[in-house]
Amino acid sequence: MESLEMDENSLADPSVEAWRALPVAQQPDWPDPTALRTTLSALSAAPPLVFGQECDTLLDRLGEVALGRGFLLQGGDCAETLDGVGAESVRNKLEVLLQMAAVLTYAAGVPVVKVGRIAGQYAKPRSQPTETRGGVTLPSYRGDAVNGLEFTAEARTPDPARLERVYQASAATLNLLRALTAGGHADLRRVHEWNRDFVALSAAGHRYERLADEIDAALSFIRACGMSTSALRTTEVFASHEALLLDYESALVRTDPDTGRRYALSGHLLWIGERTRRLDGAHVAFAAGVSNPLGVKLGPDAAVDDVRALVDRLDPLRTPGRLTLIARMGRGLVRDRLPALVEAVRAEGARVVWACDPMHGNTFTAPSGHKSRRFEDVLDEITGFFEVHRALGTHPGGVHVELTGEDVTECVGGSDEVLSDDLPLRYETACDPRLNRGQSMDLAFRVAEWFSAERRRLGRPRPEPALIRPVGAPVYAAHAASPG
Ligand SMILES: O=C[C@H](O)[C@H](O)COP(=O)(O)O
Ligand SMILES: C=C(OP(=O)(O)O)C(=O)O
Ligand SMILES: [Mn+2]
Repeated sequence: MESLEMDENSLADPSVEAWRALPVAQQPDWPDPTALRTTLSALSAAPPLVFGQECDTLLDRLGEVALGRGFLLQGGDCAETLDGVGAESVRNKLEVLLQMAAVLTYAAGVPVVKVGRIAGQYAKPRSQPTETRGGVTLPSYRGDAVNGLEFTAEARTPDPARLERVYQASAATLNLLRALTAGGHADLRRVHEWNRDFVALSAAGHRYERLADEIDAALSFIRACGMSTSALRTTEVFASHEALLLDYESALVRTDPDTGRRYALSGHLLWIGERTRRLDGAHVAFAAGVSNPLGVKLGPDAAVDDVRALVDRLDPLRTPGRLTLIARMGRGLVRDRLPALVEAVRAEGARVVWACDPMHGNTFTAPSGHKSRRFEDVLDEITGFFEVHRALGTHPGGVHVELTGEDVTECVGGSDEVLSDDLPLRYETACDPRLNRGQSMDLAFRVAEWFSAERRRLGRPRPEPALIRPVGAPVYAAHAASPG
């Protein structure tokens, strides 16, 4: 499809516009180019949604993760919806991220960098351009930024006015996130109380009582020592989404007046999807031209040479944390395919964050026709990811999950088991199936158990940052030979 040369801001810099000359996959066929032009022009003149310095802060945090001194938790909807921007739904998503992060921080003994798939995750790449039902063929749903989910010709026609609604919805979401995280709602003691409720009140929670007790004790210790409570009261949460619609992303590129650096200010971290990461394609060129921290999804067929070239293109200066490589191989392939990529990236001297997306390689269609994922498969892919890093002595830097704060029935399994027959009960996603609140907590506690088991294996009973070593310090390999 054609893309429109129109963003005055980014036109100033040819490297930001270079993508327009390249093949650009997964863009909508906007039926009315004039309407698109008008919308993009309004967005080019609008205030940015985030600030360059915030992107730099996230880059610093991810740099720590890349060096083995932190852990990334990235999660949220597969596809946000404009109707879903209620205070309650945003608060629920934030709460589940904070709850998971509290457990992981204790277990890993390092700061957990919290990044939502939120405040901008409105555009979807699709396997098929069209969908057919009962003999009627319409364009596929491509996210609320493009068209509507309803199966009517009207809803499925791409409408550029949606881009402005997405911008407004993202602004409202960010506003709420900032208020909730700075205003005391995210107080760690309160978050831990919610975790206690999960442990006490759900069948899934019971097995985690001991871990919750340990966290209780740690918090009591902090209180008893009279340590500053301000650090407990507030927290940082960053916003991320897939940089798919390049016209929209370009319209929100701004140059920092102090540093002259360009940022895509639709979100803090932007990632490139599995379907749009070709080296000579527009998405990679666009991302190369902005200073945000970047993610790239890597599926099971990612070639070692391509990953090397992606690193060269997107992280030429080898800045720790500039790149988060998100492996989504599937439980059956992660152990086989990931090692060569990790080794190649290490040999390149790049300090990337390696994250595991255990969702997108494990999707299946249930007998009822719903797209679903098995909790056990999700867990197994994460386990495989950790095993690979343990064997190589590299840092398993984080997890990237599709989740929601609601009690939906979209993924099957988990300790509070969702059965295949339950899927129609609350199947609410606009695109891919998400872990519900209980399954998300279950996952966080399972990862925490993995960290605890590692500590026992290494003979370190208490959490300590040294469990996780910088890339190149092969702590797991070094200890593998020791008894126990
Ligand atoms: O979220 C990701 C993709 O949009 C999704 O997995 C593609 O799904 P599809 O195969 O139904 O198009
Ligand atoms: C489209 C997605 O993933 P991938 O590019 O890995 O398929 C996604 O994260 O929703
Ligand atoms: Mn998805």
